[in-house]
Amino acid sequence: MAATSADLADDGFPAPRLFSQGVSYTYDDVIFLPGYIGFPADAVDLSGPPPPRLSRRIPLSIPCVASPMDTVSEAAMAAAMASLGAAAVVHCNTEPDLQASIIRAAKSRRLPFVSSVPFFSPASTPSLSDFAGQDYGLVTERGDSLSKLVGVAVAADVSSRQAPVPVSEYMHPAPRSASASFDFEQAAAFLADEGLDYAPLVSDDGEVIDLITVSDVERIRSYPKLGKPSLGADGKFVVAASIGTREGDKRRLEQLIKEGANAIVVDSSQGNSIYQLDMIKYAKKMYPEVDLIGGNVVTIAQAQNLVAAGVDGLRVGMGSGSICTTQEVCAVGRGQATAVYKVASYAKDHDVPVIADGGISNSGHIVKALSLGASTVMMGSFLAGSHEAPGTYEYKDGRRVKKYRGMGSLEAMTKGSDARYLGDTLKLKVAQGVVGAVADKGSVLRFIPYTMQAVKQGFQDLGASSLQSAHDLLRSQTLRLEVRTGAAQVEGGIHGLVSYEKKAF
Ligand SMILES: NC(=O)C1=CN([C@@H]2O[C@H](COP(=O)(O)OP(=O)(O)OC[C@H]3O[C@@H](n4cnc5c(N)ncnc54)[C@H](O)[C@@H]3O)[C@@H](O)[C@H]2O)C=CC1
Ligand SMILES: O=c1[nH]c(=O)c2[nH+]cn([C@@H]3O[C@H](COP(=O)(O)O)[C@@H](O)[C@H]3O)c2[nH]1
Ligand SMILES: [K+]
Repeated sequence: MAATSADLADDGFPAPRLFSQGVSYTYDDVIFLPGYIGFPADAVDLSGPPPPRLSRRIPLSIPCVASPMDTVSEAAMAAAMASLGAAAVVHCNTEPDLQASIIRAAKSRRLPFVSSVPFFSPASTPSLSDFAGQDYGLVTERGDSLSKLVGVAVAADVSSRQAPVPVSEYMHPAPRSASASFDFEQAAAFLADEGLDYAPLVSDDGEVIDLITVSDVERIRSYPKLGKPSLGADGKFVVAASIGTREGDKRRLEQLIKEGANAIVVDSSQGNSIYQLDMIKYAKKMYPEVDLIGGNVVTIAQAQNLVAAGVDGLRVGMGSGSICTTQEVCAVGRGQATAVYKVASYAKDHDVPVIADGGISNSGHIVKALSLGASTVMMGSFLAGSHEAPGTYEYKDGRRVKKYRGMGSLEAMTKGSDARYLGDTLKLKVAQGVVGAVADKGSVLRFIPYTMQAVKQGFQDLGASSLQSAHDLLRSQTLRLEVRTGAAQVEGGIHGLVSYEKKAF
């Protein structure tokens, strides 16, 4: 006998019903009921059409964004994320000049990496430690990237020497340079065609920006094939940047925009403030061509004010981040599943894409964030253990880890060259975040494509062939959800085993 329509209507809750019960749900609290699979997982196209958007005018080909945190997003992360079709938001916990130079470094190339190759002048006598772990150094007339390249120093040549000798005496003559506008395949072909082990990358203006080596090529070839990169109208990588809401941030904003930042994130834990609204109005008036992302918000009322002020994107999440103590310290915030659903259900009517920020610790959380209405997810801890995150690996209890800290941690606040806290030395500082460490995850160029494959499998289970179709399932109330009890969450995880090895790919 066929199921009655009452039976079907009662089988799980549609989102509006689940999220209107006065309960704050996290991603782990909720679970989707499967839909109908009418296509293979590889037919799921996360790139659209329409594509996921960082903000109104910035399409991406994968729905991932690196958070504006000083242990997550600098040049290497920005270049890698853009080359994957995602994006990074360069943090502002540094002098504006340095933030601008990070953007310049990421936008100066079309390769998925930024190496920290050292520069030397011909008369300098670098020791091995001056190579900072790099195999090569670039020798230029003045010892900086803006003067003429004269040679390449090999670290192994230094280690075999007793006394310090000017680098000009043992450097190798500069080989033919590759153009900084080459993409990965072009640069790899250049090395192969010229029979070179390495080639400096030089911009049209003559700036020596990096060195590409055969081992870089081999490393990148060992990862999944790169997809469509995120490129702006200028043909350069899409790179976003964050600012604060102090008077001095207006100068920072000007500098970032001059540097070509494609979108600006106004970075506050509570975006519905007079300071942010004033900053948004100022920025929209001064730079109407640049997309402005406001936040953070978790309610419709907050979102409404930012949308009225003209934002092109909304960052959603308060207290859900892995390093966040805001809910504990300030008693405000919202469960992230509820926050994303509520804000996205409002923002969609204003064509404002939502970034689900914080609390992503697995691919299932990404499926949930996107299916609840977000256009992209923003991640901190998920990316902080990668090769591309700032900082070096250390060992903790035998595990290789990288430092990861909240931007509201005491350590990050006091590092901040920002007037935000230095100007407020008389005020009492209270942390809203912690300093921690995350495990080594290898390169984002490897684990993000695998994560996206897992997201595609989740979408297939729901019967969604794209982001748009997931949003359609949500809005037509075809998508059904339930709350998981504590026991259901235990059951849904790994349980009852004496030991196991968890290896996802
Ligand atoms: N998403 C989240 O749940 C949270 C994120 N964070 C992160 O920590 C960092 C710091 O966040 P916040 O503490 O919110 O920084 P913030 O700089 O926006 O705010 C710090 C304090 O300064 C005040 N303030 C801001 N602009 C002002 C102005 N022009 N004049 C006078 N007072 C002003 C604010 O009202 C607040 O009391 C950010 O990177 C943020 O993303 C921190 C806590 C929670
Ligand atoms: O309460 C907080 N105190 C902090 O110190 C802090 N620093 C970052 N953030 C926010 O957390 C997001 C990253 O979260 P995940 O590590 O879970 O991806 C980020 O994207 C931010 O929204 C903070 N929240
Ligand atoms: K938290």
